[in-house]
Amino acid sequence: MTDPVLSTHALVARYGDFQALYGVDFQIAEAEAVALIGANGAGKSTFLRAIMGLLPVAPDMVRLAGQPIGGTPTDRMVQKGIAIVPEGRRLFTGMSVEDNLRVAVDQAERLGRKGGWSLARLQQLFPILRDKARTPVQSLSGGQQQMVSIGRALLCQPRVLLCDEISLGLAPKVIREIYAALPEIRAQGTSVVLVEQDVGLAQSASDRLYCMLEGRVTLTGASGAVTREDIGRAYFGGSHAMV
Ligand SMILES: Nc1ncnc2c1ncn2[C@@H]1O[C@H](COP(=O)(O)OP(=O)(O)OP(=O)(O)O)[C@@H](O)[C@H]1O
Repeated sequence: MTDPVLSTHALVARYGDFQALYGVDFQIAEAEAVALIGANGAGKSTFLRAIMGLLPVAPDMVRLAGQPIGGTPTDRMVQKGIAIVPEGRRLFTGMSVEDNLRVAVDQAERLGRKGGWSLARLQQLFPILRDKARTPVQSLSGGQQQMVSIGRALLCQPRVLLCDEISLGLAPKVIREIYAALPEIRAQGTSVVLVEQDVGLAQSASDRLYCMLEGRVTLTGASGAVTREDIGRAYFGGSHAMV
């Protein structure tokens, strides 16, 4: 693998007395897509939150292009080139699609981030963002809202895009539409971390995957090379196989 753009090193994270991550080592290269799978409560969202500076972690535990950035406030993470599509989307309700996106344009300008994503380019990627530009986001379907959320993150011109369960609750057709955007995002040089509950989807959409169980990485490998049995064991622990 080429030098990682983002890496974690013995990353630990706690919620008060509860330890949620136990020394996670992770790497992603430029333009790579890496999936993070694991059962509910395995620590996937916590891992993304810890990277984003939403939980206290030591500087050396998260590195961007080799530079320690762990624990940097979230706004500064965005400034450095890490953006998140959060679980639940967290759009600004009461505002139109375009106004939601403009908030991200303004944020990127304020933070001095430059890159290839513009409103026009996003509207090509997801035409619904043009067709519904004036529509309040709360009137959109879940899939359309997810496109706004992804668009908002891309307008921050990220080097690394963290996606937290972007397929959750969506119809298969919409999921396909959203995942079909990944090659273009990666063609921009952006690395994509996909937290994904759907193991088959995670495997097909990524170059490599990590499986987590109870705050630890239990499997890592090329997505096309790991077997269902490998994943079953890593997912549940012990000798379970996926059926
Ligand atoms: N705010 C919090 N306070 C205390 N414990 C938390 C908090 N958020 C998560 N946890 C705990 O941390 C562990 C990891 O949760 P996390 O949400 O990261 O898992 P996950 O793999 O993303 O699962 P899911 O798919 O359900 O989101 C779980 O045991 C969870 O109960």
